[in-house]
Amino acid sequence: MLKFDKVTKTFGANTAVSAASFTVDKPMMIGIIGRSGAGKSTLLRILNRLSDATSGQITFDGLDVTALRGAAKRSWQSQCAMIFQQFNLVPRMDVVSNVLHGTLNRQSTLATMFNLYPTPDIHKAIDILDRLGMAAHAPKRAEALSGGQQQRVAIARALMQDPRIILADEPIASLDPMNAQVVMQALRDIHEEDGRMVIANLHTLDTARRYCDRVIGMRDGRIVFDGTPDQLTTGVARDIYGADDSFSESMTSTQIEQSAAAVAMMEKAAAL
Ligand SMILES: Nc1ncnc2c1ncn2[C@@H]1O[C@H](COP(=O)(O)OP(=O)(O)OP(=O)(O)O)[C@@H](O)[C@H]1O
Repeated sequence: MLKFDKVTKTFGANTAVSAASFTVDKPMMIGIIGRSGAGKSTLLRILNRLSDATSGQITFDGLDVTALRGAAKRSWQSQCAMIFQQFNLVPRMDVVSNVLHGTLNRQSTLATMFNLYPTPDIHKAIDILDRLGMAAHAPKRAEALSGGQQQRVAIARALMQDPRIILADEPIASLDPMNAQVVMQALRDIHEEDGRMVIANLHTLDTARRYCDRVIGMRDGRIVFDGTPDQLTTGVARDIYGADDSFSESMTSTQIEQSAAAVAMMEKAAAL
């Protein structure tokens, strides 16, 4: 399905991604972990074609992603939607318009300027927001929402494109543990219910273990681990992070307490 074949990206003398190879045979949820500067963001950006590989090839269902140009490249970018740590919403615009922005590549400039979206698209946007527990916020300005709510709007905007793959670059790095859990569960649900592939760069090991089917560990641009959460032992994690014996998983972890109170708060937040 998805194949990375010796993908390399250099910036001058610096190799951000070094001969990365892996294959994904079916839609799954993949976490990419590694210390800051390991090459995680660059890997996602090359897949989405926000950045061009220096060498190597990426294919998806036989399509040579690395060779796409013009309209074919734009079409791929909507098949491969990306969400970011900072949400990248238009703060003063209402939630539903932000979500409808996900259809930008299908709208004329004039229609976009005047927020003239087809009624079926508006219904679709509301349905997607509803699925993410956000329909009641549709008329509010994006800037009035909490970080976790904004990230769910960003996910809704990505879903408007009906993507095959969702790429999430540190999607929970700016969120408190409770909101982090809501957002990760939303991504997991999207994978399980829609069969979409989700690839997320994650700072915390416990999040990767808890939500992902497969974990890829990067160090200095190279893939140094590729396996299941069970195979990700503390020793392996220590290698990925280049840490010594004093390494403790809590260094990369924001353990989310699954207390009844936290779950109740989460459900309340989703209902608001
Ligand atoms: N546009 C760029 N120009 C020059 N160097 C870059 C550029 N983007 C990334 N790099 C370098 O490539 C390397 C990998 O960066 P990247 O952002 O992919 O790492 P990362 O694992 O995502 O880190 P973080 O967790 O801090 O986001 C780093 O050394 C970084 O400085």
